Amino acid sequence: MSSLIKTIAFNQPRKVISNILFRTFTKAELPQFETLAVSEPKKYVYHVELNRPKKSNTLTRTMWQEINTCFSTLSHIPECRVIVLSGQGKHFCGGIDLQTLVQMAAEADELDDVARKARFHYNFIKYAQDTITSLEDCVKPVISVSHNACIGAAVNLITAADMRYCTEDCWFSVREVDVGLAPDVGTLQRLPKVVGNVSVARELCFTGRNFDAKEAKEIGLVSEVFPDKETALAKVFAIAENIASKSPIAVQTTKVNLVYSQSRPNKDGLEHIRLLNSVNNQGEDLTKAAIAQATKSPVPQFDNV
Ligand SMILES: CC/C=C\C=C\CC(=O)SCCNC(=O)CCNC(=O)[C@H](O)C(C)(C)COP(=O)(O)OP(=O)(O)OC[C@H]1O[C@@H](n2cnc3c(N)ncnc32)[C@H](O)[C@@H]1OP(=O)(O)O
Repeated sequence: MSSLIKTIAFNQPRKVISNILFRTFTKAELPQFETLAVSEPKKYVYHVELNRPKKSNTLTRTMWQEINTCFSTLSHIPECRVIVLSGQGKHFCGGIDLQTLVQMAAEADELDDVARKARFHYNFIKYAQDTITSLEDCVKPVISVSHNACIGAAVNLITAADMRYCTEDCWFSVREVDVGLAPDVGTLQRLPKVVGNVSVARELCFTGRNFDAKEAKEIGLVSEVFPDKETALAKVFAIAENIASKSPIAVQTTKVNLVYSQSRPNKDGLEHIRLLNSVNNQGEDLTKAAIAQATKSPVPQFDNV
């Protein structure tokens, strides 16, 4: 018997299993971030704010890394059930920090060999892609609230959120073409699916033109437009609180299956949820929630997961 199995079997099975096989994080383990502010405005609702307001919340290397760490960690904090993402200061986010972009190109240029330059670029793009995808990989629903500028990388970021809201003053631009780039961290893959109109999505990507909150609502990029950020956050926290009161097993499995199904045939998505629910349906949440529904009782309390 390997030493791991011996430890699990004979020492402190619960502790060892939870540390090695089912690692979750406590709230206290969420790191302090330099470019993000994280708070818990309501029970089970976490608020992640982009926090480089003097630089329009533009994404530096540190910020790319911290967003990834933040969403990956929140995914494993049981007390966190829903995440609201917004930006501090004048703008939601001005996209990638252009200095970082130029610096990355210069660093790659210092390498002599084309294959090694390519590997450098490949790795940075992958790193940035993984950051955006961390919102999708996070099993907790992520709701974005954007205000004023939402440009370039910021559009990539919000298209990876589960639900999007904005303020009346918000404007958007898939700006990449104007900085000489094809969008490479998710907009080309996600925006057409999010808005459900390939022609409109392609026009926005080819032209990089600004579009306002009204148009964002019309094309389905955002669910609702609120007069200002304060109102938007209050309404969105209420929506988040409602979601957070429901069975976290049901909500998180719903997210996992929606994400799984978005790029697969219905047959595969249906099989995936069949397998997940063949386990979940034996759990306590279904019984508790179903009895409450049938007896018109208040929403029951559910254990964290
Ligand atoms: C692997 C690659 C992955 C991702 C690639 C993504 C591509 C993109 O994101 S493309 C989009 C890049 N972003 C932009 O082109 C935006 C450029 N900025 C603006 O349009 C405006 O600055 C603004 C964001 C609309 C804000 O305008 P305003 O309110 O008038 O304030 P400013 O004085 O212009 O800016 C305030 C402050 O922010 C700095 N800043 C703004 N944007 C950027 C940026 N993208 N990179 C670096 N810094 C930026 C600006 O310099 C000001 O700072 P000061 O220190 O006061 O100069």
